[in-house]
Amino acid sequence: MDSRTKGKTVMEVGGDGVAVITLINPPVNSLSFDVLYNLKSNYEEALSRNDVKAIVITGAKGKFSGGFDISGFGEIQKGTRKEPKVGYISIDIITDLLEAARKPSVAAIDGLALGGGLELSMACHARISTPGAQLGLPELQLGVIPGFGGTQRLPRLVGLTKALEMILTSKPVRAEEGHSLGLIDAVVPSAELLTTARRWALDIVERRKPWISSLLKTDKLPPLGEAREILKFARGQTRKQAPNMKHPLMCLDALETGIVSGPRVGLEKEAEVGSQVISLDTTKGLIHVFFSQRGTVKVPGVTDRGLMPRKIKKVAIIGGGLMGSGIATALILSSYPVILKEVNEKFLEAGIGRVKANLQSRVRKGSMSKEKFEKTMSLLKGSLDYESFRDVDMVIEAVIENISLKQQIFADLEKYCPQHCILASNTSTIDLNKIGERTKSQDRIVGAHFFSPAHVMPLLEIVRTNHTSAQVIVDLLDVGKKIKKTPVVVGNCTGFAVNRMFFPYTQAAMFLVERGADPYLIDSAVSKFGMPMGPFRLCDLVGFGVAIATATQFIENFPERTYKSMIIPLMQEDKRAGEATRKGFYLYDDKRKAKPDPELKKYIEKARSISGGNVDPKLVKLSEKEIIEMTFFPVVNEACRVFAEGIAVKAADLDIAAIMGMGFPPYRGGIMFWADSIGSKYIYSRLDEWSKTYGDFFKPCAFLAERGSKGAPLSAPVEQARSRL
Ligand SMILES: CCCCCCCCCCC[C@H](O)CC(=O)SCCNC(=O)CCNC(=O)[C@H](O)C(C)(C)COP(=O)(O)OP(=O)(O)OC[C@H]1O[C@@H](n2cnc3c(N)ncnc32)[C@H](O)[C@@H]1OP(=O)(O)O
Repeated sequence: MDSRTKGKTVMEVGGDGVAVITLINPPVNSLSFDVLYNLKSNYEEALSRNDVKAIVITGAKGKFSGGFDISGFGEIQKGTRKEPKVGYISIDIITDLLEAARKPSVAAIDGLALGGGLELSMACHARISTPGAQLGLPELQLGVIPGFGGTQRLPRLVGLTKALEMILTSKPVRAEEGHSLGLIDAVVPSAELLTTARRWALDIVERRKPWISSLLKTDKLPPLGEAREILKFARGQTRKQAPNMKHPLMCLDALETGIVSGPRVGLEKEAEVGSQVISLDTTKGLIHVFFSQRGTVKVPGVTDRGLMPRKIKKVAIIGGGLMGSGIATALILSSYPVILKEVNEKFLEAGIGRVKANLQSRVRKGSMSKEKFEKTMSLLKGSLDYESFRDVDMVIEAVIENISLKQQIFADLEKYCPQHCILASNTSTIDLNKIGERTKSQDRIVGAHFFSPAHVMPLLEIVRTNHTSAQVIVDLLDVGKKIKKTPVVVGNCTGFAVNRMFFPYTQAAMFLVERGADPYLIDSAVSKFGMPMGPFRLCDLVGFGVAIATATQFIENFPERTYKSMIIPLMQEDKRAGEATRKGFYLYDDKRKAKPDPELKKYIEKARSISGGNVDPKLVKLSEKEIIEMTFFPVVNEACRVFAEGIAVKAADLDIAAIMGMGFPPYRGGIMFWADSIGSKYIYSRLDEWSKTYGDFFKPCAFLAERGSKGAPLSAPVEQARSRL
């Protein structure tokens, strides 16, 4: 491949008169502009050659195509790539040159056909696939809409309702389902894919198989009135499920236009909407998240050293509580044999019971068979001592947040585990150097911070100290991948990255209510912003015991910027500990539905009298925008500290940590991306003003002050961070 071009196609004409065009753009044969323009040239040549009767399109190395090259959107957004004329690719090339050609085309699909890949195949006159291939239009999750005719051809091939389901959920279907839906014409083994596709193409030429243009099909479309009703319902659902996003509704407009005014007008609408969505802020955020998520496994100085992950054959977990049992579940689900250690029979039984319950819930939901349940459970063994730890490759300690207990455990582990064994702690706040103080194994001590419930939540915070070896990090990154987690590698400090960002968020909320803001309005504003729930509802869910334990660590380590509120301790004294006790900031009914509690005022007033703060009339009447700024700018401030200290190597890692660890809305691109979309100057000036009025909790850190005073982006690399990690 020419080093200046991004991907290509090659065309080979066989003696049978079939031109096979192969998409080549590793690793997923994405459709870059180079690939698309090459494809156009190949088609023009194939159509003009007398020795070509039909065309087969396929992808190199077992993958048809992962869709349009997503980096192309970034180039258009940044203005580094000139946009082609609206509709040039979808109408001029894919529809008028390919689908309307005098020679038929057949798509030979192996592995995957996603987004533009599936759209290209739908413009062909038949599709042959291998078993298990994934077929889908996942564009909405990137903030764009299916271009290349996807909004028009999919409903015509599989029906409107199924097309809406596939497009709105972004979930792919397997080839077998695609076959029963009419999306795929035949499913054949990989070895027969090309021969079948060639024969099929020639059969179309000979009229032994139908010559079908998907765009002209109408048999799967419902009558107009019914179609309008279906689309109206879809719009209602979309408004509810994605209230802050425009592009899903714009996509529905393109679908409806095609059904009401015909596919040609639909294609034009799709192209027009497709070019508009590229510049939406939500689209920029989602595309940033796509690449940032994949970038977390690239750790400078670690993953660029040619180290190969060692094989982890057996893992031990200490502590069968909520976290330990969740981690054990995640591991056995990915076929790791696990030993679960507890201090007595009763706790051990309870821990194993939790793992069992986690798996049984899958069986109940139909996502796991009974046989698979038995097989998975057989990977778990219980233990009350360390004897069985002699051949484990990794231990994950998941006991309560008590430093001396953890220190004792790590000293014991050093005695019983083999020399190569990785010694990981699931602590969420405690400094790992303290945990390993009584060992000589600092190079193999690492943090493996899971989020509850550990078998469900996607983030794994991998914490390294200055002594943790690169090999250990590479090993843990590999385990993370195998158990389907997104890892973020961070440096060692109290709270690491996620909890350090979380803390000012809840603290800001406590500060605001003590000064007169309504907690329920804060929760409502934060939910509208896109968080799964507000800070008070979250405290109830997590439980006040955990909230107080975390706060204690922060007060000890960062006293200068901690707002000490007594609201939670006062409620705790009254045996209100959150959702588990049915009383916290909210009251909970039998179905755990939350409702505001008029008694809450009493605790707030008492806390206010202890802290000595007064009700501030300005804070009583905060707008939603001001609530968001006052709760999230302190988070940005802390994220800046974490970045400047080198705890996170890339700002994008903090974006992913905020999205996956805190529930920050992905379409806002993550905490640092969002901050830069607002501008460092503004954030700095607001925090600076609040710190003068309300104290050091809001004081901008030196990094934010420096960048904010110049209006420089907060996510630009930090030199110092690179050298530290
Ligand atoms: C006037 C207006 C002009 C406009 C002109 C432009 C017109 C545009 C029309 C758009 C037409 C089309 O409808 C739009 C699309 O097709 S958008 C893309 C749709 N496809 C997807 O969303 C798929 C995204 N990818 C994935 O889901 C997965 O990557 C996967 C393909 C299932 C593979 O998963 P896995 O094996 O786990 O591997 P990774 O996710 O780690 O990916 C490996 C590397 O490949 C890169 N990648 C993947 N897909 C793409 C892609 N589509 N484009 C670019 N790069 C892609 C990924 O980043 C990884 O790279 P690194 O190894 O470097 O990290």
